[in-house]
Parts: sequence; structure tokens; C-alpha cells
Amino acid sequence: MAKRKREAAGKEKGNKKNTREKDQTKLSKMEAYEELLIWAKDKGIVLNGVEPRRIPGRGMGIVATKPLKDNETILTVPSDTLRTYETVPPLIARALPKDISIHGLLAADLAFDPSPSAKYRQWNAVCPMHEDVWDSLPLTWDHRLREFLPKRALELLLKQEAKFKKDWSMVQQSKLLTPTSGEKEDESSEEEGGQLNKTITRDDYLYAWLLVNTRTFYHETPKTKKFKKEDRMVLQPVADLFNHTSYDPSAEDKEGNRETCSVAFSPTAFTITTTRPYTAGEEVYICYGNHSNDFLLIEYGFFFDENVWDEVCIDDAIRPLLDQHHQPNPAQQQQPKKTTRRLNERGKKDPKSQASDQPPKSPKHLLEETGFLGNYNLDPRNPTGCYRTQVALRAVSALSDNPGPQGEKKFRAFVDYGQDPWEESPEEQAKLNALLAQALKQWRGDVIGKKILEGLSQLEWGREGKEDEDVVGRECHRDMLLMRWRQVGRMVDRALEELEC
Ligand SMILES: C[S@@+](CC[C@H](N)C(=O)[O-])C[C@H]1O[C@@H](n2cnc3c(N)ncnc32)[C@H](O)[C@@H]1O
Repeated sequence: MAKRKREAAGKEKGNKKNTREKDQTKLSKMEAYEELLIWAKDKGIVLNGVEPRRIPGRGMGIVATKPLKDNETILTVPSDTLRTYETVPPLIARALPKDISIHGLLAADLAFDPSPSAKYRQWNAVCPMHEDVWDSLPLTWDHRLREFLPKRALELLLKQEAKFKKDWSMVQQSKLLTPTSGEKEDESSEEEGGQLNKTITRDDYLYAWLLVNTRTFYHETPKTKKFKKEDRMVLQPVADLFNHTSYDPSAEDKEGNRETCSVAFSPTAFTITTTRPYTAGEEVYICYGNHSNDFLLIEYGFFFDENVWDEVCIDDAIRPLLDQHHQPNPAQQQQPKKTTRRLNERGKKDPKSQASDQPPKSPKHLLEETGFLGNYNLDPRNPTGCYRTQVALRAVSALSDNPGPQGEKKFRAFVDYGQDPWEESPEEQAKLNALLAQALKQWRGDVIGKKILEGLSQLEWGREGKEDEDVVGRECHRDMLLMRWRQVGRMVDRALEELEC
């Protein structure tokens, strides 16, 4: 206990020091933003009635400095200030394989910038710091926290990691790094008027890669159309200071709900335009897309308390239901042998009896056959499960009542012909609801409660007697995971309320 108090006191001291450092950083950041505005004006970037400000919990954001009307263009970024695959210095671009992703190329541009003191200094200076990125983006977190990510978030993270690894391996093998690739070295090379920084580590490149990940805009032009969609990306100064808000189509016509501005590229400029009036001091947002909280967490390092586009994958809740309901029926196991061995006159199997040769299909089998195995979600618009979930429940219900062709016929009436034999009977409907409620309760107890929430809280102090070495990840990472799972728990509770009422 005394040791913990000492640790806490040390932590507090450390926190004070960090706060002082953060205050200093804030101060220098504000100066950096003033410099950025001067730089932006010089480049022809026009801000109309808005300016960057520090927003608690969101880094920087854009705020109205005067009352704004609906349909006012508040930012214009000329095309020649965009940072694209074409503006990467040849020194960098030529050193990398031609098939490196545009993401990887832009990250190399940021990381190896051969002229940091000249072209983009003011812009680089306002980007989030290494520490901000490491606090928020799960790609940088301790790998042991991965088992605590929701399924969909983990899938996204693994994809992201694969992309990063591919890009980094191309950089490592390129001439950009010295032969001891990835190691810090005190070397630089001068070529084509620029100084190439050859001392880049994996973490430096990861930092640049994640800045590109969180700050680029989708940019479709006749030229970028030759790339994959995910590579049609461009960095743009000042526009990348707008924070995200989700757009709620269900409340579209309610007064004041048009929270997001409209954005548009033309051949000459990128513009951001209001879609409603603003009062001075209000933060002005754009919409990065209709993203779930798992997506926002992995791709942008934050998520909302309430998000109309949120959804949570419940495959792990539904899977036990599918497994549990396809145990062969003992009565069936004893009977069928006689019929399946019946031969016709020529000693071949009677074709009529062949159907009964087949063991009855399991719900999993039926769902696989019809393309409905997996990808089940709960979301605020469908609190009792998406259409795929409803299909899975019907497969389980149909086959548990009638394990043979009759059950399959009933299931296929729903999937293939859009009929719903369950809808006609309140008891049948209640059975479906009970199946889902059973699956969700079990998942909430065993997985969300025990494995995740208890598991995460145990991580906080580590194992008994090994407090120092066993703490996994940072407190802010564990807090984000706890917050996310509490949200998932609330979504499950909402579903149970609807199912059980
Ligand atoms: C394009 S940048 C926006 C500007 C950024 N806030 C900054 O300080 O430079 C995207 C990043 O901003 C933050 N962000 C954007 N929208 C947010 C929101 N609604 N709440 C919290 N953070 C947000 C996330 O860190 C995200 O990765």
C-alpha cells in the first residue's frame, strides 16, 4: 500500500510536470497557429469569419469569429496549396517503389521532408504532437490491449496494421534509409537542393503515417481516378483543422440540426460552406463520413457518446446460439440408417432416398449457403438487430422446430421469397425475441462483463506482487476501451428492454 502511495505521489509530481510542459506546448502552439494564418494568407487560402482555436478534448478546431449566415463560404484552399502525390519531392518519390500506396508516399513526404525549414514549416508546426497521436490511436497501443477491442475495431486495426507494415517495409528497403534500415543514425544526404533526413525510425514513420491517416481528404480527379479509392487522398492545410460531427438524417428538418458544412473540390480550389447560420464562438464542423464509433476509434482516435451511425458487431453473441442449436437430434440419430441404405434393383442407391442420406442442415450451414453467416450488428436504428441478425434467428428457430427439409423450406420462404411466417404468429415472434435476448444476456455476462470489463480493470494494477511490470497500455487507452464497452453494454440493455417488453 505504502508503495502504491509513493507511486501515486510520484505520478502526481510527474503529472504536474506534464501539465507545465503541456501549458508551454499550448502557448507555442497558439503562436504556431498565428504563424499558420499569416502563411495561409500568403498562399491565397481565405478564411471568412472563422479561425482555428484550441477546443478542450478535441485538439484544435475551427470556430466562428462572427455570426455566419447559411450558405457562406468560410474557407477556400487553392488547389496549388494541396499536398498531393505530385507534390512529393522527387528525391523522396524516386527513392520509393512505384507501387507504394499514396498513403505511404505522403507519409514519407512528411517524415523525410528534405526542407522542413522552408515550404511547410508553419503547417508541420500545428500538427498534433507525437504524444497526442500515441495517446489516442490504437495502432500505437500495447498489443496486449487488442483482445479488449470490439470485434469490428480489431478487424479494422489489423487491416490498418497490414497497410502500415507494407508501406514501412517499402521505405526500409528503399534508398531513403541507410543500410542499417530503421536504426537511428547521424547521417543525412544532400541532393537536388534538399537535405534528406536519413535518421527516421519506425516510430517516426508511424507518426507521419498516422497524421496522413487522420488528416487527408478524399480527392477524386481524372488523375487520381487511376488509383484505388483509398489512395485518392490529399492533404490540405487549414481545412485539416475542422473537427468531425456526425450527420443525423433522421433529424434533418429539425431547426438547427444541419451541423455539418458542405465541402467541394473544383479544379481550382477546395471550399467549405455553411449549411445553417452560426453565432460567433460556435465550433464549425464538417463530416468525415457516416462512421461508427469503432471506425472513429481506429481511424481517428476518438469516438462520440451518442452517434447515430454507431453499430456494434454481435457475431460473438450469435455464434453460441448457432452452435448450440445444431446438435443433431438424438431421435434422428437412431432412425435414418435403414432408409439411407435402401438400394434399388441394380444395387444402386434409390435416388428418392438420397435426400434422406444427407444429415439435416445446421443453421450455420443454411446461413453459409444463403450468404448470411456472420456480420450481425446492433445499432441505434435497429436496437433489436439488423436484418442479417433476424435471418440468423429464423435459421435457428426454423431448424430447431423442424430439423429437416420442412424447417429449411420455412427459412427459405423468408430469405428467398420475402415472406415472414414468423410474423403471422405472436408466439413465433416471441420465440425469436427470446432467442436473441438469451444470446445477448449471455454475451453481456460472460464476455462484456467478465472477460472485458473485469479483465480491463485487473490490468490497471497488474497482477498481485507484479504491479510495476504488468501494467498494460496507458491509463487513457484503458479508459477509452472501458468507455467503448460501457456504450456497447448500454446498446445491449436497450435491445433487451425492447425484446422483453
Ligand atoms: C483532421 S484532424 C482535425 C483537427 C484536430 N483536432 C487537430 O488538433 O489538428 C482529425 C483529428 O481531430 C480529432 N477530432 C476530430 N473531430 C473530433 C471530435 N468531434 N471530437 C474529438 N476529437 C476530434 C481527432 O483526433 C482526429 O484524429
